[in-house]
Amino acid sequence: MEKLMIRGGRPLRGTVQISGAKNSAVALVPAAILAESEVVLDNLPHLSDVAVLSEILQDLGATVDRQDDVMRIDPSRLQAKPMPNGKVKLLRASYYLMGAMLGRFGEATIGLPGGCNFEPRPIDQHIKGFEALGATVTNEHGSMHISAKELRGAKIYLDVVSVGATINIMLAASRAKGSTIIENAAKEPEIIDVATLLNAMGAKIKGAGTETIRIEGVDSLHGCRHSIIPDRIQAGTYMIAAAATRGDVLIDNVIPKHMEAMTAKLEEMGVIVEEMDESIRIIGGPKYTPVDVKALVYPGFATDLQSPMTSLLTQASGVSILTDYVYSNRFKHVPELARMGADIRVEGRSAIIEGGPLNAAKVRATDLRAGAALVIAGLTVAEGVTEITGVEYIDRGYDNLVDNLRRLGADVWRETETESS
Ligand SMILES: CC(=O)N[C@H]1[C@@H](OP(=O)(O)OP(=O)(O)OC[C@H]2O[C@@H](n3ccc(=O)[nH]c3=O)[C@H](O)[C@@H]2O)O[C@H](CO)[C@@H](O)[C@@H]1O
Ligand SMILES: C=C(OP(=O)(O)O)C(=O)O
Repeated sequence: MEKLMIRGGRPLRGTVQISGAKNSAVALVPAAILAESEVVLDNLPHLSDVAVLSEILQDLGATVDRQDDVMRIDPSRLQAKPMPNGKVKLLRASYYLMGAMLGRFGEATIGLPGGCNFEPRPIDQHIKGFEALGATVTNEHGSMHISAKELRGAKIYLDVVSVGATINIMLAASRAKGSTIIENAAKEPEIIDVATLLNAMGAKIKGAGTETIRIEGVDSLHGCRHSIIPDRIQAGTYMIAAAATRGDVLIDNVIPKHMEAMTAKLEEMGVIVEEMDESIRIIGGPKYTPVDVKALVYPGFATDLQSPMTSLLTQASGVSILTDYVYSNRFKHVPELARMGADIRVEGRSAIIEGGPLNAAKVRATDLRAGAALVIAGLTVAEGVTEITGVEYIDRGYDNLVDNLRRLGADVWRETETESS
């Protein structure tokens, strides 16, 4: 295991390139198995989640070849084998293999998904969707068996707006007989990205990105080439890091429209944000106004940026309130930030943050974005070295983080974690 070491206090300066989006990539790789010929994905991020999915696909009989940021997936020889807990448990998005295998073979046997466990993450809406399409779902010894003699289109109203359920239903419904309507669908850009890939494969999906998605099932899907959208969460994390270190950073390969909620909050705090066609420049200032942030479904402020934002709000002069309306208890970063001297109180689904300087400490990333929050906090600390363990969580979502930060002038490195550290 490795740990991240940060000697902070240096403003970040320069340009950072944002990779393809994790939350798209982890859906697009499973989606590729619905095709009967080769799917080529461009702008694929280098992330452990993507590597695990590619291994699972190979275990199932697909041929997968990766060169830099291009992945070629030939699923023509894929088999309907059970997917046991081991690899499936390493990430959340393995749940997309449920919808994709159901669409391709009419059945899936798969362990329960893992991923960041900041709080219980039910998948009842995914199951409700599969059942509405005519599948039977059983759960035995921690493994789900989902099967359908024939998938039939249905009208499905999601009780909660869920990214995962929306995508999973789209995957299965693409191969159902007749039409499916998903009401109260999630609108995240990654959903549009998945619909774009599926449509390029021959699916008939309309309305992705709105709350009503219509899917006309087709008999078969074919290979295609698709370029993954930029990672808005990674972009937002660098925007926050630039502001927190009072730096000047050009964040390149972003879709500024996807960053609107983030941009608005930074501007409200007094950060200068300049938007170009495919890049955003962040110029930090000496003093920041405290703000209230509400994490909501898209196009609201992303819950995945809530933890990193907490670290920035410790740099504001006064009290900020950050409320997460997506996950009520996503605050595992708070006790770790407290070790670094942060004054944060959690009340219900809100964190109340009193701005003030942080100090170096030994802290632990307990999930991906908690890890990002600790990195940002470490970058702001003027004296001493911050040590962050749990780097494997951070590697789930940040392509090339250490090199990117070093190129921006940060003093960051990885060390092997020993028993005593
Ligand atoms: C791989 C991926 O894309 N992960 C993202 C996805 O996760 P994920 O798709 O798991 O998150 P959802 O959008 O499904 O969850 C949103 C809310 O709905 C609840 N819920 C969800 C499904 C369900 O069947 N029942 C239910 O009650 C969840 O507990 C949560 O409170 O969206 C989250 C919310 O933007 C992000 O934090 C994750 O980074
Ligand atoms: C929670 C996240 O990921 P996952 O859903 O893959 O665990 C995240 O990206 O912040």
